[in-house]
Amino acid sequence: MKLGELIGPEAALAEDVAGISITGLSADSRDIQSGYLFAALPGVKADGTKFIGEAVAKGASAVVAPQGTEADDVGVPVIEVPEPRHTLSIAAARFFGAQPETSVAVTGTNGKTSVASFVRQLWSRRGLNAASVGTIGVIAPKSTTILNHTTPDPIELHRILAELAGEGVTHLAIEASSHGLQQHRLDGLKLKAGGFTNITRDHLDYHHNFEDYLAQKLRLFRELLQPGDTAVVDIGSEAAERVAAECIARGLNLISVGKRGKTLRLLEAVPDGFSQTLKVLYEGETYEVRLPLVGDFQASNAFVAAGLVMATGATFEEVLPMLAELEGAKGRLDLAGTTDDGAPIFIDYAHTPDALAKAIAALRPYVRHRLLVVFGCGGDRDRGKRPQMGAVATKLADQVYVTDDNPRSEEAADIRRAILSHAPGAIEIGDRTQAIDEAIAHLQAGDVLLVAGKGHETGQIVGNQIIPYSDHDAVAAALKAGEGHARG
Ligand SMILES: CC(=O)N[C@H]1[C@@H](OP(=O)(O)OP(=O)(O)OC[C@H]2O[C@@H](n3ccc(=O)[nH]c3=O)[C@H](O)[C@@H]2O)O[C@H](CO)[C@@H](O)[C@@H]1O[C@H](C)C(=O)N[C@@H](C)C(=O)N[C@H](CCC(=O)O)C(=O)O
Ligand SMILES: Nc1ncnc2c1ncn2[C@@H]1O[C@H](COP(=O)(O)OP(=O)(O)OP(=O)(O)O)[C@@H](O)[C@H]1O
Repeated sequence: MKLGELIGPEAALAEDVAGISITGLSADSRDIQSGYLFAALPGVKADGTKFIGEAVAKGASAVVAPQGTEADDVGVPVIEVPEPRHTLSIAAARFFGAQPETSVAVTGTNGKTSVASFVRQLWSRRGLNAASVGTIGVIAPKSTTILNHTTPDPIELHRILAELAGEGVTHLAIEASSHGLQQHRLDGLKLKAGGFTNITRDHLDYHHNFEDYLAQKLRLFRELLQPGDTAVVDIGSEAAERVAAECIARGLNLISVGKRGKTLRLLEAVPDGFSQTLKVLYEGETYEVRLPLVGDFQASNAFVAAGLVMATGATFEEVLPMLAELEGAKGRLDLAGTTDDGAPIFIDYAHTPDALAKAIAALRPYVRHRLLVVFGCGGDRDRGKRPQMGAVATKLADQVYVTDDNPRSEEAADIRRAILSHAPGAIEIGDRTQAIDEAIAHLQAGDVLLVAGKGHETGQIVGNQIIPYSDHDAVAAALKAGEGHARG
């Protein structure tokens, strides 16, 4: 493909430069091959412009770099652009060509994975060829692929999208993480609608403050969606009201959902076994549906998903009965098994104070005796949430086990100490399998156990190593030893 077709007309190119043939793209000098376009990106750890020489030596035919880059005469054109990450995303979209015709993105601190999964399920039930992309990977009718990121880097993303389109996928639901939005990873994706679940404290190690974090999430509605597209907003907070107001001001169609939603209002959610019966107000009429999932927040997620499916052609009457068929995403308040005494064990990905509080609250209605929680906090990530999660857990649960959860380069004991400083009465067991064993061994009839933080993950990150580990396996092994029942 010619360079001009990839990055013009946004980047003004001389005719001879526009005519350069490009055989591939990379933002990593180590991956450059002959004829590639190298995107030199200023990063958190390194400055990509320092690798221009190396990229050219490896065969790059052209370089995209930030304005003001001082590159020596490297022998190939160095095209300066205001935002090279944006340019790279646009180039990746054009290079790989095809993408599903109908795509929607969902952002928010919690709920993205569940909403993306629900949207895919609802579309599939409508007979559409649908896929989802996010934390639990690429889930398509013919394959499931693990990803390293929630929102993939643009080159990987557009390679995936072209493959999906080639397999006949027409509908795509993708998670838009705040990192992904801030780094312009989705700038080349053609979106029809965007969803907003909620916003609470998270990732303050990366975003400077809450306003910055919110601003990054708002890029979806301020920049990626265009007037006439649809925004589906769960009106659950003052921040969400601001998002909704901005969407209207920008000329987006607004579907507002949730307990304060105007389009789909949740009037009541009554727990019923491991399901809940929802009362919904839509256009002045009240409807009922039995959602086969535990937790108030799953009702919110289901409504955001319903809104996104309505934004892409379904009627409310079509979507409502389909909510009764939804399956939870892996590791999202997942019933992993029960002990011989009938005490259920749930695995959940809650790794923020708010998500932990919500997961515990969601399980309270099922507790006749005590609620036990096993959790830890990640290393090299927001340190402020450690004492907060300790406080939340000890306030809301009856017995807390503090354990390890991806300590990365930090000393695991230091992380536990920070949690324990605000978790009076908590039991410290660093080894996660042992903590789960202990908690399960102490379960009595009427108890409920929540194992929080890792959800679907299949590894424990210690230093630079990923040690194979899964909460599902740990729970199954402990139940087997105690003759309880693992699910599935
Ligand atoms: C903090 C962060 O988001 N970093 C992302 C960022 O990397 P970076 O720009 O900081 O990389 P860097 O190491 O500073 O290098 C700068 C540039 O020099 C290049 N380089 C570097 C070395 C070299 O020899 N040659 C070379 O060309 C690098 O390829 C890079 O382009 O840009 C890269 C390319 O887009 C991303 O892959 C990378 O994601 C890292 C791996 C990451 O872990 N990100 C996480 C935090 C993330 O994005 N998480 C969110 C979800 C969060 C959540 O909701 O839980 C996600 O969407 O997954
Ligand atoms: N709407 C919601 N409100 C609050 N908490 C939620 C909501 N949905 C899910 N959660 C909680 O947050 C955890 C993460 O959920 P989910 O994976 O769907 O969110 P996410 O936005 O994809 O997060 P991540 O990008 O970190 O994977 C769940 O395990 C659950 O405890």
